[in-house]
Amino acid sequence: MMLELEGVTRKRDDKTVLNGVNWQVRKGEHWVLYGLNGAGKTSLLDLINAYFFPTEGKVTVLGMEFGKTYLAEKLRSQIGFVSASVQQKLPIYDNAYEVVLSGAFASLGLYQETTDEIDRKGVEILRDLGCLDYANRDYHTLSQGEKQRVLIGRALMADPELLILDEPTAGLDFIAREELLESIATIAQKPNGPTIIYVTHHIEEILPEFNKTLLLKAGSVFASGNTEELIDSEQLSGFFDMPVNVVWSNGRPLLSKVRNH
Ligand SMILES: Nc1ncnc2c1ncn2[C@@H]1O[C@H](COP(=O)(O)OP(=O)(O)OP(=O)(O)O)[C@@H](O)[C@H]1O
Repeated sequence: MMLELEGVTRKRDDKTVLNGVNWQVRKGEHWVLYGLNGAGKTSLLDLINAYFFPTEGKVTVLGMEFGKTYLAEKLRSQIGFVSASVQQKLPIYDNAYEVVLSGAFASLGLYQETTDEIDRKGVEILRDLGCLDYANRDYHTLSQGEKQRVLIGRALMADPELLILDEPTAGLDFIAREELLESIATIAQKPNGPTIIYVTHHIEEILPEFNKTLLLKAGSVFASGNTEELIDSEQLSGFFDMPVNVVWSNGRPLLSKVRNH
């Protein structure tokens, strides 16, 4: 089991931001975590990354239970995490290659000597992700799409069992988004690759590789299960409290609001 949440509630001040969340993620599954603004996605990721304790319930990540064998540093070194907050914390003078290599040490910046093996692996990852052309460019000079690729490369350096991608397509144009999704699909298809949790606001980013979906609504699990059974017009109309239409095309769902006139 990659991840197990049992009756997880988190309160902040008087507000319940997560309420009785149950979620099991097994090896070989790839999940979409979908929710509207304020649904609690970030709060859920913070719990998984051991930045917070749950107010109630049990969180077990990669076999480590919160408060027991739970070593936050050790745990985080085994989770690949790509998010805007990671991006903001990178030292601006590192080039793309150095950003990728820093993932081998789970550090935000490259402060240690690398081995030949680490260097080779870094080049291989950059090549797989199509980043070789700009490997020597300063990270902060890259386009948003290039930056996201490099961050994914950084996350892959540590051979994580769990790869969490938090809105990786934010700020990307259609082509850059589709190219990035294609790279993510390739990672998802690798037999020994990481289990992916893909966090998004956009239904149309759900790839055929993301076989499981969790719909989070106002801190509670609205529904979770097999993506193709879950993502349909009826279920999502209930989720949004608004009539919507879902059409599947090329293995991907497209969402639109039903007009009542
Ligand atoms: N520091 C805080 N103190 C009090 N409430 C907070 C705090 N941080 C977040 N919240 C509240 O918790 C709820 C869940 O927020 P969270 O950021 O987890 O949602 P989200 O699904 O990630 O939203 P978004 O898609 O907009 O990033 C929101 O109602 C938010 O206002």
